[in-house]
Amino acid sequence: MTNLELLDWKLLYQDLNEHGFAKIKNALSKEDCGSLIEGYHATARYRNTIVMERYRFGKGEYKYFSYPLPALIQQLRNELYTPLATLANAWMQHLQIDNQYPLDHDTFIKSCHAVNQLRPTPLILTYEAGGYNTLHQDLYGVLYFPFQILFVLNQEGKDYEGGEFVMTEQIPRAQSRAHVLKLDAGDALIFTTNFRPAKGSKGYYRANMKHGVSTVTSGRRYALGIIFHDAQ
Ligand SMILES: O=C(O)CCC(=O)C(=O)O
Ligand SMILES: [Fe+2]
Repeated sequence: MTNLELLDWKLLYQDLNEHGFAKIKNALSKEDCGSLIEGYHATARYRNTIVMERYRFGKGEYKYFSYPLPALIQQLRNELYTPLATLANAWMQHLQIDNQYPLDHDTFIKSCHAVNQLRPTPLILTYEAGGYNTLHQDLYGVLYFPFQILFVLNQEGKDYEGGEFVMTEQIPRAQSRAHVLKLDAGDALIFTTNFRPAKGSKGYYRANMKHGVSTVTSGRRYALGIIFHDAQ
């Protein structure tokens, strides 16, 4: 990440509280995006390749990085965790959920390992024309962190068309609301993995959120996902 320490967390917290997601412009440099894309075919980096159609997850392919993670990904996962854990703890309090996250990622990962969630979850995804990702959540076990981050690695309108990031928010006793997010190459989106606390007349309630990607209509789209918990 170019300027991690310069992030305006006050503003990011505000967006996350209000919407359940927050955009970071130019989170990754062009060079970092380029080398992540170039590394897509370096098979030794990855523990597993998923052809999405096989599981009816959509149409496209993704690969999970193995441990040890590439330095950049390890750094992003470590450094972005702490400010998000602070917000996660506030959310748990609002929702009266008896759960507090440790403020450093190493301790959190140790607690994942203690419940047999051992496998790293950062992943790189690609979709060609006709590809898409159905609405889902990335929980991977009983222990999950309530935020994750997506980095779009190439440019909509130039490298591909379509392929918008979509989030839905399920409002109790109502229809779902959709958010369509335009992200440029290098931009990141922090979003809730499961639900956000929404304010109702009797305090906070859980608004369940899912995410996915609309159909890529031409070209090829690449993205990097950072999930903070490990998988079973
Ligand atoms: O390709 C995308 O933008 C969606 C990735 C995704 O589902 C994730 O990062 O969890
Ligand atoms: Fe996902």
